[in-house]
Amino acid sequence: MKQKIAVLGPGSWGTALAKVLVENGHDVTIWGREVDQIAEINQQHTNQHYLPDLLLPLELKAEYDLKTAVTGADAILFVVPTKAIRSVAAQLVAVLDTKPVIIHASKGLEQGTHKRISQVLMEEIPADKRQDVVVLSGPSHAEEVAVRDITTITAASKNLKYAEYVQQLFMNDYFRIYTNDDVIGVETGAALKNIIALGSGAIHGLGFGDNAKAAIMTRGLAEISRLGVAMGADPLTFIGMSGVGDLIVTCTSVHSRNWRAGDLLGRGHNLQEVLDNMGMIVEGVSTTKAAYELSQELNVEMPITETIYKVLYEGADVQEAAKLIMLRDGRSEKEF
Ligand SMILES: NC(=O)c1ccc[n+]([C@@H]2O[C@H](COP(=O)([O-])OP(=O)(O)OC[C@H]3O[C@@H](n4cnc5c(N)ncnc54)[C@H](O)[C@@H]3O)[C@@H](O)[C@H]2O)c1
Ligand SMILES: O=P(O)(O)OC[C@H](O)CO
Repeated sequence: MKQKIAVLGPGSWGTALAKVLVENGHDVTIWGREVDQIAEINQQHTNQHYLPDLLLPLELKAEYDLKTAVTGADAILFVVPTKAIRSVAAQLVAVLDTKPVIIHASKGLEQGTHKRISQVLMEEIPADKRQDVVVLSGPSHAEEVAVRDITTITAASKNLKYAEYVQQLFMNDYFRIYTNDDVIGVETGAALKNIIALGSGAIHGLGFGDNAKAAIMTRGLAEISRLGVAMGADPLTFIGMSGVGDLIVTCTSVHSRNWRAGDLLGRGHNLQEVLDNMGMIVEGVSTTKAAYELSQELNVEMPITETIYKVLYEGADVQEAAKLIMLRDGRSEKEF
């Protein structure tokens, strides 16, 4: 059934997901705060900064007034960076006129509180103003989804009925959605893989080979699972789309902003230069801080995250850091 959907965040991923929804026959409005960008989407049917050379469907509407964008919405999809989730949710509550399903496709942990995004959304949007919150995550570069390349991801909610609703909204012959009821596992896998992608990029930038890349992904998955389980996740979720699936795609692709940022760090650029160069959100940088602090709080060993934290926030030399992590005491692979 045709649904009215508001997409909050006209960046790379919000635009690609909005395109999928329009192609599936839904009535879609994308909301953003930059007047010029909104005009470009409505008039040129492009979003050149975020998805260069892509012609967007003529039916996709863009709007900079939030109230107009969300009026009558059956579902509202958040795709702003993690740091903006709480403030955008608060703005939304003030203008909501329906009780929509809330979906988010962002990947990170809130700074300071270390909360997952669905927790922030549930805190900001009272239960009487929304249905359940559904998390959308998995191996999916916006650039590939935008050109209808085959992609599979997961929709997760506590009440599976809502994950199934989201599955129906997005499914088509190039975009396949699995459901899951492990919201914690899906959100922690999504957030933490970006840290490992920074490390994987750095290893490439430093000139190491495929053995090193396999090592960081495998041991990265071990520490993602350790922290995720300590936060309440089902360990099986980490071998699914939002776990190992997303880890592989982010650690091996030049499309990944996190991988590219790590690559530049490995080549000797400093963090500020790297972020200035990117012009888009690199979630792994702030997630590294939140995850490192959380690992200290929960007493979970995360040597890769700790190493990347030291490079990003304490000025550790990236080459030296790679050496030190290899010289840690030996341990069994079976220790969890
Ligand atoms: N790009 C991808 O392929 C991809 C895939 C899956 C998930 N994600 C996740 O989706 C989220 C968004 O990523 P993206 O790639 O679209 O980022 P982006 O940098 O391409 O775009 C972010 C958008 O959010 C807007 N924005 C930033 N701060 C805002 C604020 N305070 N209020 C309102 N709007 C604000 C920006 O103007 C921009 O339109 C991230 O959490 C990312 O990890 C991205
Ligand atoms: O470009 P990145 O590094 O934010 O990664 C994009 C997606 O999360 C991949 O699934």
